[in-house]
Amino acid sequence: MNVLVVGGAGYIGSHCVRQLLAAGHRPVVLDNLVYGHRAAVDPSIPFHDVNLGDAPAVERILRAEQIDVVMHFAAYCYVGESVTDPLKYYFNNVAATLHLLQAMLAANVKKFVFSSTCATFGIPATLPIHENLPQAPINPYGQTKLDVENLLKALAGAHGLSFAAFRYFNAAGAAEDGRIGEDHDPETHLIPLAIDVATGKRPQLQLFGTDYPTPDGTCLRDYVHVDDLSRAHIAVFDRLGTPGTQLFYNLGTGAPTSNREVIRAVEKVVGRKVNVVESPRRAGDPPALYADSARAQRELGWQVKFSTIESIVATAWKWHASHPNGYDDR
Ligand SMILES: O=c1ccn([C@@H]2O[C@H](COP(=O)(O)OP(=O)(O)O[C@H]3O[C@H](CO)[C@@H](O)[C@H](O)[C@H]3O)[C@@H](O)[C@H]2O)c(=O)[nH]1
Repeated sequence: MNVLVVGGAGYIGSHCVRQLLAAGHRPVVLDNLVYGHRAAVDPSIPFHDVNLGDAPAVERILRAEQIDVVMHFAAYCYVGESVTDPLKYYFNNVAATLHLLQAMLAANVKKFVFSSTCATFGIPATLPIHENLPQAPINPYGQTKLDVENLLKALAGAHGLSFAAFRYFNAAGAAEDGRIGEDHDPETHLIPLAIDVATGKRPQLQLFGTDYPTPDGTCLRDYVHVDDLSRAHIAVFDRLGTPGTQLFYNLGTGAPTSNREVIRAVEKVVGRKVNVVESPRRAGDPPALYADSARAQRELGWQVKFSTIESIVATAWKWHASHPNGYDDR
């Protein structure tokens, strides 16, 4: 398949590009490099540095590259920032997506794979989180993703768009060969920050909240390897053939891992202590989020290769050890 990977130079998108190649597809990247890194994409892959707001340009690319399916990874993803600057999130995560979908319909490309999030569920009534739980986001980030999910349903009915929306839990880790990895600016995620503290690049890790109603008092999350996520995106192609198909999948390993367990895994993998400062809760953090991914397993044959936090952290460490300054180290 010819696959347009929007946001293909970003963290998850760049890993998906490599998985597409490995599976025999032809990825084409569209990325305006606001968050993406040009070095995350092999120079042999067609690359279009274009803004989604330029729908005519996107339409031209869809036609010229004879695209069969579009994967859309390009979005802002900081929960806290979405609370303080909602317009930024609605412009990028919703408005830009409208332009992309408009260009797709104009070019008669009607297969779409969308990066959604467990943040669309808000604080879940029950755990683990399966697809049929009510979606009630508690921040603008989650709301923008849910708004797009709802738009996709309308487009499936109105125009026969076939789509899959994947609700990621905590994407983590890096390519097994250590060539590409996670490089956010600013970095706010637990695993890369803990690695930076272990190596001495940062002085301390603030552990947000130790009084949660969880076994060790810290938040529980579901860390899923970025390559495992990517494989689900490719496995779904076979199910997008019928016009108007609507698919939703929660993607996680299903294993709740506490923040303290993550820190211990980093200490074990890196072989150094992480200097932890116990701190107040971070606003907007639900106590526990972990997935029921039975639907993806059943329908897509999706099995995670990385089922333990140590195995995921080990891949992240391989990337960080060889790229202490991220893509600036090239
Ligand atoms: O310096 C830090 C950073 C994080 N944490 C904690 O570590 C856990 C995981 O935090 P983080 O790595 O920031 O991930 P989440 O907040 O769980 O966010 C994930 O899930 C969100 C949806 O809920 C997505 O939007 C994010 O992109 C995705 O990383 C949380 O309990 C944080 O409070 C700390 O204690 N100290």
